[in-house]
Amino acid sequence: MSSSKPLFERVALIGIGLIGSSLARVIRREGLAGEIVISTRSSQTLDRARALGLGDRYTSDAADAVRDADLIILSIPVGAYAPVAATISPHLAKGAILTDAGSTKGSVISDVTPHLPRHVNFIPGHPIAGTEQSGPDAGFDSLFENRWCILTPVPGTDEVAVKKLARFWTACGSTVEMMDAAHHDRVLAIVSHLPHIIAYNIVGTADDLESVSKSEVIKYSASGFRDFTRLAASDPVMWRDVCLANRDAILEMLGRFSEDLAALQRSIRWSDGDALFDLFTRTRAIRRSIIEAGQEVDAPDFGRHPEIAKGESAKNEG
Ligand SMILES: NC(=O)C1=CN([C@@H]2O[C@H](COP(=O)(O)OP(=O)(O)OC[C@H]3O[C@@H](n4cnc5c(N)ncnc54)[C@H](O)[C@@H]3O)[C@@H](O)[C@H]2O)C=CC1
Ligand SMILES: O=C(O)C(=O)Cc1ccc(O)cc1
Repeated sequence: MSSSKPLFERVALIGIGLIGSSLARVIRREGLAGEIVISTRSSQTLDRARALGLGDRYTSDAADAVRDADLIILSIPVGAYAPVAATISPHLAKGAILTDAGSTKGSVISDVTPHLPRHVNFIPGHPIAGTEQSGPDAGFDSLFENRWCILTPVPGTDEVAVKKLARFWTACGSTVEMMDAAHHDRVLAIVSHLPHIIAYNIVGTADDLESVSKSEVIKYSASGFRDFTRLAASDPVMWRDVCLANRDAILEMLGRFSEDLAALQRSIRWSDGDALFDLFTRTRAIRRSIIEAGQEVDAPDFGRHPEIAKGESAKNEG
């Protein structure tokens, strides 16, 4: 914890699940805020946040939480942004930075902007860091370490505010990248949204099979299938909202995916071993470039909870 003046005087965290509680923990550890105010819709979650000592003040009234805050971070499902923005907007302080952690960015901009007064700096953000867990107990202070955080400010946003928010994410351990919201949504559709949708689908298909029993699926699941079940265990509300909010980009990528799957299916039907070999060689190279770029690819993927990762590596070791 640094002894210098905190970057922000009062940070209001709206939503205190995996992302909000990880932010609370790293903000506290790094001394990034004079005061942490926590607000969430459910009183049970708020009680849990209090019991965990995540903040300095707790309220179920989001309007009350944002009053006099110089940084407000929304860490709630993207489908909930519009009503929350309408509730907090009249109470936002002049010059405050309003940001978020949502997995989609175009929808967030269109849902929040109409409610905002001109004196607020709205800078959408997305930490590319998470796990399949949710709730305040699931968070941890190293979640954002060595991860990307994408900011998608709209043209004309105050540069000083953008730089201050970038410093905040850097202090949380992330590397900040700027991107246009529409581009963000297409990139994330293929690297994050589709993998989750495919995982939900394959696990659903396995669950629906009549010729293979549920207990066989559980008993014989190889590590590939297990990886899918981890993703398919992600929060249903969050992913329902992502699918609805990033509909166009997801449908575009699903279209491409289905075409390529049909081609793969044809290669198998016609026993075209060369086509299979060529595709599998090309995709193997992608994983190798991820490793060469210094990004983690094995567990703990996407900053899996340290305790879970520890348990899994112990299991893997024997
Ligand atoms: N889980 C992940 O791996 C990642 C999630 N995100 C994004 O971060 C945001 C938060 O996700 P998590 O922390 O994982 O979710 P979570 O489910 O762990 O926590 C969500 C929080 O939002 C509150 N909330 C739910 N509905 C609400 C509503 N209608 N109004 C007000 N508050 C409400 C809940 O009480 C809870 O405090 C989402 O937008 C998600 O897309 C971004 C990166 C990674
Ligand atoms: O748990 C995983 O593998 C993830 O993919 C985590 C994740 C989920 C949603 C995001 O917007 C960013 C990261």
